[in-house]
Amino acid sequence: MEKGTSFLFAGISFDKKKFANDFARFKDTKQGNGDGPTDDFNIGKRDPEDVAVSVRKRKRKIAYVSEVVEGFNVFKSSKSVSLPFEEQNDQDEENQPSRKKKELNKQIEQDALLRKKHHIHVSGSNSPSPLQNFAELSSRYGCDSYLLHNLAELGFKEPTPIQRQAIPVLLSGRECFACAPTGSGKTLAFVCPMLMKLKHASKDGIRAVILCPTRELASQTTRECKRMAKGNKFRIKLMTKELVRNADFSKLLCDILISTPLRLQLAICKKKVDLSRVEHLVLDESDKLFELGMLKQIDYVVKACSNTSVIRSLFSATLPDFVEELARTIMHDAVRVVVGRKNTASDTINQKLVYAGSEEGKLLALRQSFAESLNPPVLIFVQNKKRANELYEELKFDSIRVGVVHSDLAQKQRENAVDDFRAGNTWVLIATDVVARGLDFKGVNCVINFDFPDSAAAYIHRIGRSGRAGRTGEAITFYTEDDVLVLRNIANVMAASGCEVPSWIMALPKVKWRRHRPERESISTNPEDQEE
Ligand SMILES: Nc1ncnc2c1ncn2[C@@H]1O[C@H](COP(=O)(O)OP(=O)(O)OP(=O)(O)O)[C@@H](O)[C@H]1O
Repeated sequence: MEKGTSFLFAGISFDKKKFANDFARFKDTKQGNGDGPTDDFNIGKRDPEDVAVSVRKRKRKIAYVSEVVEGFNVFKSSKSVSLPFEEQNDQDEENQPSRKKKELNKQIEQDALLRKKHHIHVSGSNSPSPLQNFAELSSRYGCDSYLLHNLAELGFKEPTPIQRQAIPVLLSGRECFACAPTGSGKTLAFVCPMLMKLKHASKDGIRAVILCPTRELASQTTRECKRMAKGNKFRIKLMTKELVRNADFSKLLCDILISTPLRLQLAICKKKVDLSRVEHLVLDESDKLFELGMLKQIDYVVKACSNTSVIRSLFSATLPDFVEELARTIMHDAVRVVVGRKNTASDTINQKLVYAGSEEGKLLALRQSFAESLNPPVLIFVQNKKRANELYEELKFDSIRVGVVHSDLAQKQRENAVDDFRAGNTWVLIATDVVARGLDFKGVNCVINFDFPDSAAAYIHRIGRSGRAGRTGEAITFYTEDDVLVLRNIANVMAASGCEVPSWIMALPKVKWRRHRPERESISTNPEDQEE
């Protein structure tokens, strides 16, 4: 046996070459950060007698606790499970096997009931119990009071379903793959355990990285992180262009770094950033990050986080199969958590399809609906930057306070457009998909898909800017003859979340949906403009 290796493997013949990755994770494991049973792995610091007892207990426990609610293990499973606090039991089950078994069965039953109540589905071995309430962060995991105080200050009384399950998974040192509806509190589900695991600010370098697909989302996540960390001295930094250009990262104090993939890749390439001590890596909006355009950058970052005990987690409201496949290649012993049905829209959004006939018809329908009842704030999505500018020019003169955001604008202009909308200075924001994901516009009453979305996932994320955190919202999608071919795909999403869909649409043939971006006539009610 190799020197310094955990004696959990004593007596086991272990092919280190074949299982090099798995082996490396045990070698320098840092899994116990002082909040529970994971401490058992820090055997160097403990009395050998205590450790031997605790290892005997752990081995027995692993044999008992096995709960795979959804019925299959998605990711590579290992027996090296760090069990949460409450699953440790000091009683000697050899003397009282039936009592022990009964208790375990009762716990499993309770967990299953709680999960059922909140539509939580888990797969992966030994998934920890879901949280009953935020107080359990303290009783089960020894959460610091500053965090509980911040939760209370933000008015968060109960954990949302994804928080109930993903927080214990991450706190127990397991990797996590999570899919939950838009606006259901996924940010807190990864920020809270990250802050708890990191415990204090340190000068050891970057210990956590959160990747987001857009700058706007990265900036919002930084804000959320800081709000949650208030009262602790964590250094939380957003990777900006200036930071990449000017910062001396060897001197920069930073515990948590939030970035888009490209910026972080550039910083790594310039040998400016050392990610070898990263303990937590979050890929937010993971399906977007795993699309072809960003995959290389993600790969680069994942490799740079070379610490063998890094805990990776993936979060999104949509979970296509290809992402699961890719995740399988990088994740280890992960627990998969799905809230509700996979790839459905939030059920607090009332969704409607409106036939607008033609491009001109869309503009007339929009003007008419604004004239009848404009209930701001309203977010309007269009297909591309050109169309965003065209629609902006049209609405600018309608006495509507309107803004526009797309990726051709300077960063400052993008920020201003979003901030103005958030602050109520503009009532209507015209946008491309650059703000379709993750952005938390609290009071958006209505999302209008002026142009049909290019995928079902895009639809779910776009309309998910309304109806957040349990509020109700409305989503209107215009379509023309150009969109009829893919209408059924959106109709399926609508039907799955309980919205009414005309039967003729549900009778349309199912088509495999490739990126739907038809050529569209310019947006204008002025015939001369259209002739140009
Ligand atoms: N436990 C809670 N109770 C009440 N509100 C909460 C709770 N957790 C988070 N929220 C609020 O819910 C809103 C949505 O949260 P968040 O932005 O994390 O959603 P999300 O699931 O990441 O959405 P998306 O898929 O669109 O990115 C935020 O305004 C957040 O402050």
